[in-house]
Amino acid sequence: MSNNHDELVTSGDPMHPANLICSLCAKFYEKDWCLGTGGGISIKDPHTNHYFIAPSGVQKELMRPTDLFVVEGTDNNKELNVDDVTFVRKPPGLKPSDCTPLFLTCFKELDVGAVIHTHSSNAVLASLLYDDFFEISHIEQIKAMPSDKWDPVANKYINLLFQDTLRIPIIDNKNFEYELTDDLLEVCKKHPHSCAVLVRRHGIFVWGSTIAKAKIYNESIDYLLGLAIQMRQLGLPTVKPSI
Ligand SMILES: CSCCC(=O)C(=O)COP(=O)(O)O
Ligand SMILES: [Zn+2]
Repeated sequence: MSNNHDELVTSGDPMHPANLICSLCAKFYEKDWCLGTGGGISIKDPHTNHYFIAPSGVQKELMRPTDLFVVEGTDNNKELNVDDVTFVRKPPGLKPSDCTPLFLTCFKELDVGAVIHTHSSNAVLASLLYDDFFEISHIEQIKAMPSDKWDPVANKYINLLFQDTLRIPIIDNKNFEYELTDDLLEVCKKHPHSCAVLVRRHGIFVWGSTIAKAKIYNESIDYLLGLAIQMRQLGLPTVKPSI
């Protein structure tokens, strides 16, 4: 391809999706969230309806913006299936992330702006300590997490309160990422207000209406997962029993 639309991923703005994916992956590597090519981030540019996707099997912390794939969205995004989408940019010699069908499922079903995938050890360990849902309540950091409660005055969904319970669905891992699509889709349909899913023995997918929100949720969840693992080691319940 002679014109690979480099202009789609070339910007001096650090907040441009192509730059953010690279800078955040480098930061996430430092937290052991995307070691050895694992994990990734996908961001939608709401102005252009372009979806930025990392290549597969590369060291995510060393990616350059020009390594990124770009998918063109459609009006209602109903064609956001991996076999139907149009890649408006395909870097030569690279293939899109194996997580592409999962990223596109989140964008299509939930109309989110960004999806973060990590192999955080807290996520993997917590997925082994709980069955269908990870649950935690009565921890201050829960207040950074979204709820399903609509505030008609503020015209937005409010965050969880201290005494609320954060619940994150858990699905079982499979040999190939694309095989997780149906289970992820079921989670999206059954729990449309969830902002994450744990994949047992694999990691976590976290999403938000913007990359800033997805990042806040991902950091908060990782902290809460780590805390929960320690609480369980101490024999403490992670959901405070009501008296
Ligand atoms: C050792 S990483 C295995 C694949 C995976 O789980 C992942 O998150 C990265 O996949 P990609 O195709 O984006 O490299
Ligand atoms: Zn993964």
